[in-house]
Amino acid sequence: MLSVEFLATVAAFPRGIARPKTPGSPPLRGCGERNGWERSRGIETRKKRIGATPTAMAGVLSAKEEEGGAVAAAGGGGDIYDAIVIGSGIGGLVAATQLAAKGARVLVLEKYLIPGGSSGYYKRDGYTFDVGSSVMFGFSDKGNLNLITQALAAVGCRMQTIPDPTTVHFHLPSDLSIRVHREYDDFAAELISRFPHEEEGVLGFYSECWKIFNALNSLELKSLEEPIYLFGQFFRKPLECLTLAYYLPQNAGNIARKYIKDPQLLSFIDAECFIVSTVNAMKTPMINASMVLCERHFGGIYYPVGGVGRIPRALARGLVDKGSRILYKANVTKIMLENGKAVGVRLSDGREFFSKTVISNATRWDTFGKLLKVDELPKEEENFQRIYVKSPSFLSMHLGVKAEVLPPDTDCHHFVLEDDWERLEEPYGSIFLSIPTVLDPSLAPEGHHILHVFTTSSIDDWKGLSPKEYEEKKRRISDQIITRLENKLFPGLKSSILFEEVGTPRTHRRFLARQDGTYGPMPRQIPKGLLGMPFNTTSIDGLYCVGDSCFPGQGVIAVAFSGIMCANRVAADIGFERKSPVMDAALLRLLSWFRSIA
Ligand SMILES: NC(=O)c1ccc[n+]([C@@H]2O[C@H](COP(=O)([O-])OP(=O)(O)OC[C@H]3O[C@@H](n4cnc5c(N)ncnc54)[C@H](O)[C@@H]3O)[C@@H](O)[C@H]2O)c1
Ligand SMILES: CC(C)=CCC/C(C)=C/C=C/C(C)=C/C=C/C(C)=C/C=C/C=C(C)/C=C/C=C(C)/C=C/C=C(\C)CCC=C(C)C
Repeated sequence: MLSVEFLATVAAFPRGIARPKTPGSPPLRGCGERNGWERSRGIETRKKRIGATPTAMAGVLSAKEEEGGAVAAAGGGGDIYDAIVIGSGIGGLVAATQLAAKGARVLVLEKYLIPGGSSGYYKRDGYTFDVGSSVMFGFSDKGNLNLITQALAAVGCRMQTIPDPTTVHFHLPSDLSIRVHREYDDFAAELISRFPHEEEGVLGFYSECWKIFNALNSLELKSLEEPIYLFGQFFRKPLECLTLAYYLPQNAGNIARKYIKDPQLLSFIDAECFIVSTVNAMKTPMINASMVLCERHFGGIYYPVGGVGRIPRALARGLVDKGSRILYKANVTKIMLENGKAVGVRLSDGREFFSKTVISNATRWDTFGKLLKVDELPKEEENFQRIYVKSPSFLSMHLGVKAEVLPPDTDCHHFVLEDDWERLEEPYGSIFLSIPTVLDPSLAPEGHHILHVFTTSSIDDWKGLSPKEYEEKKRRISDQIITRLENKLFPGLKSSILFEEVGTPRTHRRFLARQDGTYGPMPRQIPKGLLGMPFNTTSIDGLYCVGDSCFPGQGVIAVAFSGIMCANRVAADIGFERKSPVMDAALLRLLSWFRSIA
């Protein structure tokens, strides 16, 4: 068994790169993670590269080497595992590590070369880029909702983090500028100063969010599909559970309208929700909105030193340290059934692995559309697809820029929608921007910053193009977005860019193995809150889903919760936790009925 331990800080500061100046949590013991290994995501590059040496390959840990360690830890192939997890996104890794921590033998199969999926990273020319967004919830030491801290701790890991003083700086129509400060009172005061006539409305809406958040934060979080846990929580915290049950079918937009009348302020609430769910407040479940709008102040947002990609790497090493196994370049093409029960998987190279349970971290569309060969889509999945569609993907631009282009005290995260609220949800309408080097300068060569710019975009927009047309379109759209940022935030931005890579929905589809590059489900119409969202069990015996197409939806902390729920249900089913078959049957039927009326 591998038990390599060293300080996370050692790996966080590659050669010749400055240390973060911002004070963060004290250096703590990392998980048996070896020195950073680097692989390109193959996202297309244009423009000049900076003159630095290409990706330093010293200390690179090859997938082969990683695999070798993992195989040794698990004692070789040919075994029947307690669980096979398809995919090593945060959802899959949390499910896997939670099970491994309970003593289960788990095999994680990842198609790509490194763990993390959309929480992965790649390195180019001295820059470390986060593949997905860099706003990290769940890293605090407080309460019950610090799910990333808890997931890491379950396998003996802890990461060094840097607190983010501003979750996001909104730049909105009519020059409305609002900073979401770390302290709730500062944020509320700023919002009220912009809408003094809506003081009561602002306080009323956010107080209702806090009521839900406090109820959530008081519970021990496990599987809502596991009756012994669920009834235990009802017994211990009846008021809090009833509060959550009451809000389960509700959306943030309706509740905001109880308190707020000003259309611009309601549009601001839409923008707050759009960040969480890529839809407006009317379509955003109130529980999810409350979780995000309050946890950012209660626990706070932290950035992991060395980049978001260190989280999955730490979890993957923790998994191996617990005696389980992870294989890379392992593309699952089939979930095998025997008498209607999932018993294992087959890879594209013909290898087969067997297990008591199979957990899919691929999206539900991929799981039931590609990996499972059944004549008819199960009713539950039909119901899911009736209520939800695939959310759009993103056009993302990773830029390396000269540091002087950013004004002093620039915030780390920005959301830009210049003139027209109507464009909030349109493709390329709103711009997300993260500058993680504001918090952790070690991610870029000295004197440079990383800008990660992304905006919603649909795969349909990128279909049927010749390679030349594809390149031209990327260049045209990225130029437009850079011009918008130059006009709104950073004059001179264009000429300060030294490095640029642009990814499209096609890039996301290819490298994340997500159908149409989607970032999860989005309700077709106004949903009944979270009621229609499937949990982890499926109608196939022994097959579970985890990740953003399961309750509670998109977001790293959301998929971490889905992983915790999934592991709890699987552990009960394979005998690592108590279970009551009679209560199980009754609860699962009840939950299925709830979903059917959603
Ligand atoms: N700050 C943020 O909020 C932030 C940042 C990054 C990501 N995210 C969120 O993370 C969520 C996604 O997390 P997730 O855990 O659901 O999934 P994921 O897409 O991140 O990971 C899925 C993994 O499964 C692998 N995979 C898929 N099909 C496979 C197959 N057939 N065989 C082997 N491997 C396969 C993929 O390669 C990928 O690594 C997104 O909704 C996004 O919102 C959020
Ligand atoms: C069962 C029955 C019937 C009843 C019962 C009752 C109860 C008890 C209930 C309970 C419930 C619960 C527990 C729930 C839970 C929930 C949760 C946890 C949730 C969570 C969520 C989360 C989320 C959604 C998150 C998200 C996030 C995100 C998405 C983020 C993102 C971010 C970004 C994108 C950033 C931006 C950027 C810039 C601006 C640059």
